[in-house]
Amino acid sequence: MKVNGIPYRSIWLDPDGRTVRIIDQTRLPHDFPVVGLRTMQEAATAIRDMWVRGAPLIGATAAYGIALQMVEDASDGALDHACAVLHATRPTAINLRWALDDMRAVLAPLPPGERRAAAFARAAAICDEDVEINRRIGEHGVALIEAIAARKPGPVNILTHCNAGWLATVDWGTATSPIYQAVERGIEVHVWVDETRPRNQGAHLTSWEMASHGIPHHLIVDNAGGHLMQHGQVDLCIVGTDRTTARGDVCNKIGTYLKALAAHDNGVPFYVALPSPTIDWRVQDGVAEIPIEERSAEEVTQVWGRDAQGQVRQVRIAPEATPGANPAFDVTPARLVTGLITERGIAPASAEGLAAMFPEHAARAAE
Ligand SMILES: CSC[C@H]1O[C@H](OP(=O)(O)O)[C@H](O)[C@@H]1O
Repeated sequence: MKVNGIPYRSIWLDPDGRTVRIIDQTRLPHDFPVVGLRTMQEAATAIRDMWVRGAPLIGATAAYGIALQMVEDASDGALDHACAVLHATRPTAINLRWALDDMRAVLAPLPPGERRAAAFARAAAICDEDVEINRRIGEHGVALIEAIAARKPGPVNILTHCNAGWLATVDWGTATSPIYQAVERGIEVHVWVDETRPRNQGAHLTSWEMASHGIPHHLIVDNAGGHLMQHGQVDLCIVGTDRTTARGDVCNKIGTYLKALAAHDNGVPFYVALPSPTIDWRVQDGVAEIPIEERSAEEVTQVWGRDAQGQVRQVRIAPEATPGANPAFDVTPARLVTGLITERGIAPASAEGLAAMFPEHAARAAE
């Protein structure tokens, strides 16, 4: 997407052919720092410490992390070690495992001397594929917004949770792609942006995306969505996902499940933007089988912000003696999901719906 008229992706290879450029998202919205990753360990740190985040972008960064390893040591042992280190960074987004498996499948058969070039080529291809997948998700999702716009005056009010924007992917975003494409088509939209405690990806990132693209929006506390739905102020919910099971259970940022319950109770359509690499065909029951990342209590007991002097600081909001609990994701059962917006079209949130949309994947999973 464009930032101040300049086209950006959230990750790219520097012209030097060995430095991977990312935007350090922990500094948004106050700064827009582009930083360079030059080693596998730096890529692992960027994922673990959430300089980059979002399932597709985590996968893309891991792919480039493998490529950076191949610059330094392209041996079988180094490849295995890099996959293990990168896989251990964050447990929930399935794109991480998918990307590492993809890179290993390409590189393992090659002699070490050919692995560096092949790794950077495959990482770049993974990025290009993500951009095209998300563009198509937008094309399919915009029809939902158009249909609502056709039957009501004023803007289509869309609620989203966390950041499933272009910053969470290589470009376009998943949940935001239909929104961006609706705006490109001249459809009037307004976005309710859940702040998304505790790391406030909505406040820091989605608000920044909406503001930088001139899209009308309001930042709301996570607990306001149900009230807005009760009062007819939400026409549609679109969220992202970090892992969706073969039967359509959706793992996403903590709080998504509660939003889905409120939407179900108020008859508000609840859609999930789902790129196919985010489907885990190996699991059915999301609540029972998806590992939920437990992040530090400090993320709950403290918050980041910019003070009156312009200094970005972390301040404590709870007593020193108060411990925190910080599950970073939850699982929305398929029964609460109106539909899954994939790059091939909108699928029912069911095993049958996903198998019909992706028969080759379902068949491979059944083998
Ligand atoms: C398009 S994936 C976006 C997804 O990732 C976010 O999690 P995190 O910021 O912790 O990586 C959140 O669950 C978003 O919906």
